[in-house]
Amino acid sequence: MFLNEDFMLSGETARLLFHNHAKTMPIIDYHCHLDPREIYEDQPFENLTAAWLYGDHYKWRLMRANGVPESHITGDASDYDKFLAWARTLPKAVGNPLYSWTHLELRRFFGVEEMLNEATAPAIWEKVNRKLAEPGFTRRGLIRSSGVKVICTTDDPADSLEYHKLLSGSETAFQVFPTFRPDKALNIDAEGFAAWTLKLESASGLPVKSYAGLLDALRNRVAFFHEQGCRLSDHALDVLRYEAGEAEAVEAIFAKRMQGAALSPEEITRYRTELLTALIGFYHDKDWTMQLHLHAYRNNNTPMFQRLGPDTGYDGINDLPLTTALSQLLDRAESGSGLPKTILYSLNPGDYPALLALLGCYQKDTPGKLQLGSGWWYNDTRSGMRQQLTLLAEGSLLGNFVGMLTDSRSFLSYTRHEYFRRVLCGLLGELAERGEAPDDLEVLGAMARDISYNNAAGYFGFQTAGSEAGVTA
Ligand SMILES: O=C[C@H](O)[C@@H](O)[C@@H](O)[C@H](O)C(=O)O
Repeated sequence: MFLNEDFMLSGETARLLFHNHAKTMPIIDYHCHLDPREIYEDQPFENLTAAWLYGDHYKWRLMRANGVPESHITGDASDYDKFLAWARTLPKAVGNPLYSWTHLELRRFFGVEEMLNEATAPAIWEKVNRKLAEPGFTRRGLIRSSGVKVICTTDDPADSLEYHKLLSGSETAFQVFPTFRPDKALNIDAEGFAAWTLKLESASGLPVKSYAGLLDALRNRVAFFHEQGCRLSDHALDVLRYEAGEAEAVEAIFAKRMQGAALSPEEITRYRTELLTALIGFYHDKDWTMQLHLHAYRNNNTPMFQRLGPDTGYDGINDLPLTTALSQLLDRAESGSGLPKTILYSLNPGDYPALLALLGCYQKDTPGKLQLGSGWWYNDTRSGMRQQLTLLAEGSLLGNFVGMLTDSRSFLSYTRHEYFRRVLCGLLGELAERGEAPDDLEVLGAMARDISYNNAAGYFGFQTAGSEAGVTA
Protein backbone atom coordinates (compact mmCIF):
# COMPACT_ATOMS: atom_id res chain seq x y z
CA MET A 1 0.00 0.00 0.00
CA PHE A 2 2.75 2.47 0.99
CA LEU A 3 3.68 4.64 -2.01
CA ASN A 4 1.80 2.33 -4.33
CA GLU A 5 1.00 3.67 -7.75
CA ASP A 6 -2.14 5.38 -6.50
CA PHE A 7 -0.82 6.91 -3.33
CA MET A 8 -2.50 10.21 -2.46
CA LEU A 9 -5.06 9.57 -5.21
CA SER A 10 -8.22 8.63 -3.41
CA GLY A 11 -10.83 8.37 -6.19
CA GLU A 12 -11.10 7.09 -9.74
CA THR A 13 -11.11 10.57 -11.29
CA ALA A 14 -7.96 11.53 -9.39
CA ARG A 15 -6.27 8.32 -10.50
CA LEU A 16 -7.14 8.79 -14.15
CA LEU A 17 -6.10 12.43 -14.07
CA PHE A 18 -2.72 11.58 -12.65
CA HIS A 19 -1.91 8.49 -14.68
CA ASN A 20 -3.32 9.61 -18.02
CA HIS A 21 -2.56 13.32 -17.90
CA ALA A 22 -0.20 14.74 -15.30
CA LYS A 23 2.32 11.97 -14.74
CA THR A 24 4.14 12.02 -18.04
CA MET A 25 4.30 15.75 -18.61
CA PRO A 26 7.87 17.08 -18.72
CA ILE A 27 9.21 19.34 -15.98
CA ILE A 28 10.04 23.02 -16.02
CA ASP A 29 11.85 23.65 -12.75
CA TYR A 30 11.68 27.43 -12.86
CA HIS A 31 13.22 28.08 -9.45
CA CYS A 32 15.93 26.08 -7.73
CA HIS A 33 19.29 26.43 -6.05
CA LEU A 34 21.33 23.94 -8.06
CA ASP A 35 24.91 24.95 -8.83
CA PRO A 36 25.36 25.47 -12.61
CA ARG A 37 29.00 24.50 -12.33
CA GLU A 38 28.05 21.14 -10.87
CA ILE A 39 25.53 20.63 -13.66
CA TYR A 40 28.15 21.48 -16.26
CA GLU A 41 30.92 19.35 -14.81
CA ASP A 42 28.51 16.45 -14.51
CA GLN A 43 30.55 14.47 -12.03
CA PRO A 44 29.19 11.27 -10.55
CA PHE A 45 28.27 11.48 -6.86
CA GLU A 46 30.76 9.90 -4.53
CA ASN A 47 27.97 8.27 -2.56
CA LEU A 48 24.37 8.71 -1.42
CA THR A 49 25.30 11.14 1.35
CA ALA A 50 26.90 13.43 -1.22
CA ALA A 51 23.76 13.29 -3.36
CA TRP A 52 21.32 13.57 -0.50
CA LEU A 53 22.60 15.16 2.63
CA TYR A 54 25.21 17.73 1.66
CA GLY A 55 23.38 21.04 1.69
CA ASP A 56 19.89 19.68 2.42
CA HIS A 57 18.77 21.77 5.36
CA TYR A 58 15.33 20.12 5.34
CA LYS A 59 16.89 16.79 6.33
CA TRP A 60 19.29 18.52 8.73
CA ARG A 61 16.39 19.99 10.70
CA LEU A 62 14.79 16.59 11.17
CA MET A 63 18.09 15.06 12.22
CA ARG A 64 18.56 17.84 14.79
CA ALA A 65 15.00 17.23 15.97
CA ASN A 66 16.05 13.64 16.53
CA GLY A 67 19.03 14.65 18.67
CA VAL A 68 21.66 13.73 16.07
CA PRO A 69 24.94 15.48 16.94
CA GLU A 70 26.06 18.20 14.52
CA SER A 71 29.18 16.17 13.71
CA HIS A 72 26.82 13.75 11.90
CA ILE A 73 24.87 16.49 10.13
CA THR A 74 27.26 19.17 8.91
CA GLY A 75 30.40 18.11 10.78
CA ASP A 76 33.25 15.73 10.08
CA ALA A 77 31.66 12.34 10.73
CA SER A 78 32.10 9.95 7.80
CA ASP A 79 29.58 10.02 4.97
CA TYR A 80 28.36 6.57 5.98
CA ASP A 81 27.77 7.65 9.56
CA LYS A 82 25.81 10.67 8.33
CA PHE A 83 23.70 8.43 6.14
CA LEU A 84 23.10 6.11 9.07
CA ALA A 85 22.02 9.04 11.22
CA TRP A 86 19.45 9.93 8.54
CA ALA A 87 18.31 6.30 8.28
CA ARG A 88 17.78 6.21 12.06
CA THR A 89 15.81 9.45 11.97
CA LEU A 90 13.54 8.57 9.10
CA PRO A 91 11.17 6.06 10.76
CA LYS A 92 10.06 8.85 13.08
CA ALA A 93 9.29 11.12 10.13
CA VAL A 94 6.08 9.34 9.06
CA GLY A 95 3.62 12.05 7.98
CA ASN A 96 6.41 14.45 7.01
CA PRO A 97 6.86 14.97 3.25
CA LEU A 98 10.50 13.99 3.66
CA TYR A 99 9.35 10.49 4.52
CA SER A 100 7.60 10.21 1.16
CA TRP A 101 10.24 12.15 -0.78
CA THR A 102 13.06 9.99 0.56
CA HIS A 103 11.34 6.76 -0.39
CA LEU A 104 10.12 8.12 -3.71
CA GLU A 105 13.69 9.09 -4.56
CA LEU A 106 14.96 5.64 -3.58
CA ARG A 107 12.30 4.01 -5.76
CA ARG A 108 12.24 6.24 -8.81
CA PHE A 109 15.97 6.66 -9.22
CA PHE A 110 17.45 3.51 -7.73
CA GLY A 111 14.72 0.88 -7.71
CA VAL A 112 14.98 0.48 -3.92
CA GLU A 113 11.59 -0.65 -2.59
CA GLU A 114 12.53 -1.25 1.07
CA MET A 115 11.84 1.22 3.83
CA LEU A 116 15.01 3.00 4.89
CA ASN A 117 15.86 2.43 8.55
CA GLU A 118 18.83 1.40 10.63
CA ALA A 119 18.50 -2.26 9.65
CA THR A 120 18.15 -1.73 5.90
CA ALA A 121 20.70 1.08 5.73
CA PRO A 122 23.85 -1.00 4.97
CA ALA A 123 22.34 -2.83 1.97
CA ILE A 124 20.69 0.33 0.61
CA TRP A 125 23.97 2.20 0.95
CA GLU A 126 25.76 -0.45 -1.11
CA LYS A 127 23.07 -0.75 -3.78
CA VAL A 128 22.58 2.98 -4.30
CA ASN A 129 26.30 3.72 -4.31
CA ARG A 130 26.83 1.09 -7.02
CA LYS A 131 24.12 2.73 -9.12
CA LEU A 132 25.54 6.18 -8.52
CA ALA A 133 28.75 5.02 -10.15
CA GLU A 134 26.92 4.07 -13.39
CA PRO A 135 26.99 6.54 -16.30
CA GLY A 136 23.26 7.42 -16.17
CA PHE A 137 23.50 8.64 -12.58
CA THR A 138 25.70 11.70 -12.91
CA ARG A 139 24.21 15.13 -12.19
CA ARG A 140 22.97 15.47 -15.74
CA GLY A 141 21.95 11.84 -15.92
CA LEU A 142 19.58 12.35 -13.01
CA ILE A 143 18.13 15.49 -14.59
CA ARG A 144 17.62 13.77 -17.93
CA SER A 145 15.98 10.70 -16.49
CA SER A 146 13.52 12.94 -14.61
CA GLY A 147 12.10 14.42 -17.82
CA VAL A 148 13.32 17.93 -17.03
CA LYS A 149 13.31 20.39 -19.94
CA VAL A 150 14.24 23.61 -18.18
CA ILE A 151 16.09 24.47 -14.99
CA CYS A 152 16.38 28.00 -13.68
CA THR A 153 19.19 28.49 -11.21
CA THR A 154 19.48 31.43 -8.79
CA ASP A 155 22.35 33.81 -9.56
CA ASP A 156 23.99 36.99 -8.38
CA PRO A 157 24.09 39.92 -10.86
CA ALA A 158 27.92 39.86 -10.69
CA ASP A 159 28.04 36.21 -11.76
CA SER A 160 29.87 35.58 -15.03
CA LEU A 161 27.33 32.90 -16.04
CA GLU A 162 30.22 31.00 -17.57
CA TYR A 163 28.69 27.63 -16.72
CA HIS A 164 25.34 28.60 -18.19
CA LYS A 165 27.16 29.52 -21.40
CA LEU A 166 29.10 26.27 -21.43
CA LEU A 167 25.91 24.33 -20.79
CA SER A 168 24.01 26.01 -23.59
CA GLY A 169 26.74 24.85 -25.95
CA SER A 170 26.90 21.31 -24.67
CA GLU A 171 23.58 20.03 -23.33
CA THR A 172 20.67 19.30 -25.63
CA ALA A 173 18.29 17.30 -23.44
CA PHE A 174 17.48 20.25 -21.19
CA GLN A 175 18.22 23.96 -20.86
CA VAL A 176 19.71 25.75 -17.87
CA PHE A 177 18.88 29.42 -17.55
CA PRO A 178 20.03 31.88 -14.89
CA THR A 179 17.71 33.85 -12.62
CA PHE A 180 18.65 37.39 -11.67
CA ARG A 181 18.69 37.66 -7.88
CA PRO A 182 20.05 41.05 -6.76
CA ASP A 183 19.71 40.59 -2.98
CA LYS A 184 23.27 41.86 -2.52
CA ALA A 185 22.40 45.11 -4.28
CA LEU A 186 19.40 45.65 -2.03
CA ASN A 187 21.10 44.68 1.22
CA ILE A 188 22.99 47.96 1.54
CA ASP A 189 23.42 47.45 5.26
CA ALA A 190 25.17 44.08 4.83
CA GLU A 191 28.82 43.91 5.79
CA GLY A 192 30.08 42.96 2.35
CA PHE A 193 28.11 45.60 0.40
CA ALA A 194 31.07 47.79 -0.69
CA ALA A 195 33.12 44.74 -1.65
CA TRP A 196 30.19 43.42 -3.69
CA THR A 197 29.98 46.70 -5.66
CA LEU A 198 33.57 46.04 -6.78
CA LYS A 199 32.53 42.64 -8.10
CA LEU A 200 29.66 44.29 -9.94
CA GLU A 201 32.09 46.81 -11.41
CA SER A 202 34.31 44.13 -12.82
CA ALA A 203 31.40 42.07 -14.12
CA SER A 204 29.74 45.03 -15.85
CA GLY A 205 32.85 47.01 -16.76
CA LEU A 206 31.07 50.08 -15.38
CA PRO A 207 32.00 52.21 -12.36
CA VAL A 208 29.77 51.72 -9.32
CA LYS A 209 30.77 54.83 -7.40
CA SER A 210 27.28 56.33 -7.14
CA TYR A 211 23.68 55.19 -7.02
CA ALA A 212 23.28 56.22 -10.67
CA GLY A 213 26.34 54.10 -11.46
CA LEU A 214 24.83 51.16 -9.58
CA LEU A 215 21.64 51.42 -11.64
CA ASP A 216 23.61 51.53 -14.89
CA ALA A 217 25.62 48.48 -13.88
CA LEU A 218 22.51 46.55 -12.87
CA ARG A 219 20.73 47.46 -16.10
CA ASN A 220 23.78 46.22 -17.95
CA ARG A 221 23.67 42.92 -16.06
CA VAL A 222 19.95 42.51 -16.73
CA ALA A 223 20.75 42.77 -20.45
CA PHE A 224 23.61 40.29 -20.04
CA PHE A 225 21.42 37.80 -18.16
CA HIS A 226 18.70 38.23 -20.78
CA GLU A 227 21.13 37.27 -23.54
CA GLN A 228 21.90 34.11 -21.61
CA GLY A 229 18.20 33.21 -21.65
CA CYS A 230 17.22 34.59 -18.24
CA ARG A 231 13.52 35.38 -18.03
CA LEU A 232 13.02 35.54 -14.27
CA SER A 233 14.26 37.58 -11.36
CA ASP A 234 13.99 36.65 -7.72
CA HIS A 235 14.08 38.55 -4.44
CA ALA A 236 14.20 37.43 -0.84
CA LEU A 237 12.08 40.05 0.92
CA ASP A 238 11.99 38.77 4.46
CA VAL A 239 10.56 42.06 5.68
CA LEU A 240 8.93 44.44 3.26
CA ARG A 241 8.83 48.14 4.12
CA TYR A 242 8.01 50.98 1.79
CA GLU A 243 9.31 54.56 1.93
CA ALA A 244 9.74 56.56 -1.26
CA GLY A 245 12.75 58.88 -1.60
CA GLU A 246 14.03 61.47 -4.08
CA ALA A 247 16.95 60.54 -6.33
CA GLU A 248 19.32 62.95 -4.51
CA ALA A 249 18.40 61.48 -1.15
CA VAL A 250 19.16 57.97 -2.42
CA GLU A 251 22.48 59.17 -3.85
CA ALA A 252 23.36 60.59 -0.44
CA ILE A 253 22.42 57.33 1.30
CA PHE A 254 24.57 55.35 -1.13
CA ALA A 255 27.53 57.71 -0.67
CA LYS A 256 27.20 57.55 3.11
CA ARG A 257 27.30 53.76 3.06
CA MET A 258 30.25 53.64 0.67
CA GLN A 259 32.17 55.83 3.12
CA GLY A 260 31.65 53.11 5.68
CA ALA A 261 28.97 54.81 7.80
CA ALA A 262 26.02 52.92 9.25
CA LEU A 263 22.58 53.82 7.90
CA SER A 264 19.38 54.44 9.82
CA PRO A 265 16.42 52.06 9.30
CA GLU A 266 14.62 54.86 7.38
CA GLU A 267 17.58 55.33 5.04
CA ILE A 268 17.79 51.61 4.39
CA THR A 269 14.07 51.44 3.62
CA ARG A 270 14.23 54.43 1.29
CA TYR A 271 17.16 52.97 -0.61
CA ARG A 272 15.57 49.55 -0.90
CA THR A 273 12.23 50.97 -2.03
CA GLU A 274 13.79 53.08 -4.75
CA LEU A 275 16.16 50.38 -5.98
CA LEU A 276 13.42 47.76 -6.05
CA THR A 277 11.19 50.15 -7.97
CA ALA A 278 13.95 50.76 -10.53
CA LEU A 279 14.59 47.02 -10.86
CA ILE A 280 10.89 46.32 -11.37
CA GLY A 281 11.06 48.74 -14.30
CA PHE A 282 14.02 46.82 -15.76
CA TYR A 283 12.13 43.54 -15.47
CA HIS A 284 9.07 45.04 -17.09
CA ASP A 285 11.14 46.32 -20.02
CA LYS A 286 12.46 42.81 -20.64
CA ASP A 287 9.10 41.09 -20.12
CA TRP A 288 10.63 39.04 -17.31
CA THR A 289 8.75 37.42 -14.46
CA MET A 290 9.54 38.84 -11.03
CA GLN A 291 9.45 36.45 -8.09
CA LEU A 292 9.12 37.87 -4.57
CA HIS A 293 9.86 35.43 -1.75
CA LEU A 294 8.24 37.05 1.24
CA HIS A 295 8.24 36.55 4.97
CA ALA A 296 11.03 34.19 5.80
CA TYR A 297 12.35 34.98 9.30
CA ARG A 298 15.96 34.04 8.99
CA ASN A 299 18.95 33.05 11.09
CA ASN A 300 17.21 32.56 14.41
CA ASN A 301 20.14 30.78 16.03
CA THR A 302 23.14 33.08 16.38
CA PRO A 303 25.72 30.49 17.47
CA MET A 304 24.74 28.22 14.59
CA PHE A 305 24.67 31.14 12.16
CA GLN A 306 28.21 32.01 13.19
CA ARG A 307 29.24 28.43 12.66
CA LEU A 308 27.41 27.46 9.47
CA GLY A 309 26.15 30.66 7.82
CA PRO A 310 22.74 31.14 6.16
CA ASP A 311 20.38 28.52 4.66
CA THR A 312 21.42 25.82 7.08
CA GLY A 313 18.10 25.10 8.76
CA TYR A 314 17.60 27.96 11.20
CA ASP A 315 14.92 29.98 9.46
CA GLY A 316 11.39 30.61 10.64
CA ILE A 317 8.23 32.23 9.35
CA ASN A 318 7.58 35.95 9.62
CA ASP A 319 4.23 37.15 10.90
CA LEU A 320 4.53 40.87 10.21
CA PRO A 321 1.81 42.67 8.23
CA LEU A 322 2.46 42.78 4.50
CA THR A 323 -0.35 44.31 2.49
CA THR A 324 0.33 48.03 2.92
CA ALA A 325 3.95 47.97 1.80
CA LEU A 326 3.34 45.45 -0.96
CA SER A 327 0.41 47.43 -2.30
CA GLN A 328 2.51 50.61 -2.31
CA LEU A 329 5.28 48.85 -4.20
CA LEU A 330 3.05 47.19 -6.80
CA ASP A 331 0.86 50.24 -7.24
CA ARG A 332 3.86 52.48 -7.78
CA ALA A 333 5.11 50.12 -10.48
CA GLU A 334 1.68 49.90 -12.09
CA SER A 335 1.45 53.69 -12.10
CA GLY A 336 4.97 54.10 -13.45
CA SER A 337 7.05 51.61 -15.43
CA GLY A 338 4.28 49.00 -15.45
CA LEU A 339 4.30 45.81 -13.44
CA PRO A 340 6.07 42.81 -14.90
CA LYS A 341 4.59 39.33 -14.62
CA THR A 342 4.89 38.61 -10.91
CA ILE A 343 4.85 35.55 -8.65
CA LEU A 344 4.27 36.20 -4.96
CA TYR A 345 5.36 33.48 -2.54
CA SER A 346 4.95 33.88 1.17
CA LEU A 347 6.41 31.57 3.75
CA ASN A 348 3.45 32.52 5.91
CA PRO A 349 0.34 30.83 4.51
CA GLY A 350 -1.73 33.23 6.59
CA ASP A 351 -0.73 35.82 3.97
CA TYR A 352 -2.36 33.93 1.08
CA PRO A 353 -5.85 35.49 1.18
CA ALA A 354 -4.44 39.01 1.32
CA LEU A 355 -1.93 38.27 -1.45
CA LEU A 356 -4.64 36.81 -3.64
CA ALA A 357 -6.92 39.78 -3.13
CA LEU A 358 -4.10 42.20 -3.86
CA LEU A 359 -2.74 40.46 -6.92
CA GLY A 360 -6.22 40.46 -8.42
CA CYS A 361 -6.01 44.27 -8.50
CA TYR A 362 -3.27 44.22 -11.13
CA GLN A 363 -4.31 41.39 -13.45
CA LYS A 364 -4.36 42.30 -17.11
CA ASP A 365 -3.20 41.27 -20.59
CA THR A 366 -1.47 37.96 -19.77
CA PRO A 367 -3.47 35.01 -18.37
CA GLY A 368 -2.37 34.65 -14.76
CA LYS A 369 -0.05 37.65 -15.05
CA LEU A 370 0.16 37.80 -11.26
CA GLN A 371 0.43 34.45 -9.53
CA LEU A 372 0.25 33.13 -6.00
CA GLY A 373 3.41 31.04 -5.83
CA SER A 374 3.37 27.35 -5.15
CA GLY A 375 3.47 26.32 -1.45
CA TRP A 376 7.01 27.38 -0.52
CA TRP A 377 9.42 25.52 1.78
CA TYR A 378 7.52 24.83 5.02
CA ASN A 379 4.36 24.85 2.91
CA ASP A 380 5.79 22.31 0.47
CA THR A 381 3.65 19.61 2.08
CA ARG A 382 0.42 17.87 1.18
CA SER A 383 -1.70 20.18 3.29
CA GLY A 384 0.35 23.27 2.32
CA MET A 385 -0.10 22.53 -1.37
CA ARG A 386 -3.79 21.83 -0.95
CA GLN A 387 -4.23 25.08 0.93
CA GLN A 388 -2.41 27.09 -1.76
CA LEU A 389 -4.31 25.36 -4.59
CA THR A 390 -7.67 25.68 -2.86
CA LEU A 391 -7.29 29.36 -2.07
CA LEU A 392 -5.94 30.03 -5.55
CA ALA A 393 -8.96 28.29 -7.09
CA GLU A 394 -11.33 30.21 -4.86
CA GLY A 395 -9.60 33.58 -5.18
CA SER A 396 -8.37 33.60 -8.79
CA LEU A 397 -8.03 31.16 -11.70
CA LEU A 398 -6.49 27.82 -10.84
CA GLY A 399 -6.39 26.95 -14.54
CA ASN A 400 -3.72 29.60 -15.16
CA PHE A 401 -1.37 28.44 -12.39
CA VAL A 402 2.25 27.93 -13.48
CA GLY A 403 2.65 25.12 -10.99
CA MET A 404 5.44 23.48 -9.13
CA LEU A 405 9.16 24.14 -8.72
CA THR A 406 11.67 22.30 -6.54
CA ASP A 407 13.46 25.25 -4.87
CA SER A 408 16.01 22.58 -4.11
CA ARG A 409 19.75 22.15 -3.82
CA SER A 410 19.52 18.44 -4.61
CA PHE A 411 19.61 16.63 -7.95
CA LEU A 412 17.22 14.01 -6.63
CA SER A 413 14.37 16.40 -5.83
CA TYR A 414 12.42 16.06 -9.06
CA THR A 415 10.06 13.59 -7.44
CA ARG A 416 8.60 16.64 -5.69
CA HIS A 417 6.91 17.39 -9.01
CA GLU A 418 5.33 13.94 -8.91
CA TYR A 419 4.19 14.57 -5.35
CA PHE A 420 2.68 17.91 -6.36
CA ARG A 421 0.91 16.42 -9.37
CA ARG A 422 -0.64 13.78 -7.17
CA VAL A 423 -1.89 16.43 -4.76
CA LEU A 424 -3.24 18.48 -7.67
CA CYS A 425 -5.02 15.52 -9.27
CA GLY A 426 -6.33 14.44 -5.88
CA LEU A 427 -7.88 17.83 -5.39
CA LEU A 428 -9.38 18.04 -8.89
CA GLY A 429 -10.76 14.54 -8.49
CA GLU A 430 -12.41 15.47 -5.19
CA LEU A 431 -14.02 18.55 -6.74
CA ALA A 432 -15.46 16.34 -9.47
CA GLU A 433 -16.64 13.70 -7.03
CA ARG A 434 -18.40 16.26 -4.88
CA GLY A 435 -20.12 17.61 -7.98
CA GLU A 436 -18.24 20.91 -7.81
CA ALA A 437 -16.40 20.34 -11.08
CA PRO A 438 -17.57 18.49 -14.18
CA ASP A 439 -16.61 14.85 -14.10
CA ASP A 440 -15.15 15.36 -17.54
CA LEU A 441 -11.72 13.92 -17.96
CA GLU A 442 -11.01 16.00 -21.04
CA VAL A 443 -11.67 19.27 -19.22
CA LEU A 444 -9.96 18.33 -15.98
CA GLY A 445 -7.20 16.44 -17.79
CA ALA A 446 -6.33 19.53 -19.82
CA MET A 447 -6.19 21.52 -16.58
CA ALA A 448 -3.89 18.97 -14.96
CA ARG A 449 -1.58 19.02 -17.98
CA ASP A 450 -1.57 22.79 -18.10
CA ILE A 451 -0.70 23.22 -14.44
CA SER A 452 1.90 20.47 -14.62
CA TYR A 453 3.73 21.92 -17.62
CA ASN A 454 1.94 23.84 -20.41
CA ASN A 455 1.22 27.00 -18.42
CA ALA A 456 4.84 27.39 -17.34
CA ALA A 457 6.00 26.72 -20.91
CA GLY A 458 3.78 29.50 -22.21
CA TYR A 459 4.13 32.00 -19.37
CA PHE A 460 7.86 32.44 -18.95
CA GLY A 461 8.72 32.75 -22.65
CA PHE A 462 12.01 30.86 -22.52
CA GLN A 463 13.97 31.08 -25.72
CA THR A 464 14.32 27.77 -27.42
CA ALA A 465 16.21 28.44 -30.64
CA GLY A 466 18.77 25.82 -31.48
CA SER A 467 17.74 23.47 -28.72
CA GLU A 468 16.12 20.11 -29.12
CA ALA A 469 14.59 20.70 -25.73
CA GLY A 470 12.44 23.43 -27.30
CA VAL A 471 9.85 24.50 -24.78
CA THR A 472 6.45 24.30 -26.37
CA ALA A 473 3.12 24.94 -24.77
O1 LIG B 1 13.35 25.43 0.24
C1 LIG B 1 14.02 26.19 0.88
C2 LIG B 1 14.82 27.04 0.15
O2 LIG B 1 15.72 26.45 -0.71
C3 LIG B 1 15.49 28.11 0.93
O3 LIG B 1 16.71 27.70 1.39
C4 LIG B 1 15.57 29.23 -0.02
O4 LIG B 1 14.29 29.65 -0.36
C5 LIG B 1 16.44 30.31 0.42
O5 LIG B 1 16.21 30.65 1.71
C6 LIG B 1 16.28 31.48 -0.47
O6 LIG B 1 16.09 32.53 0.05
O7 LIG B 1 16.36 31.33 -1.67
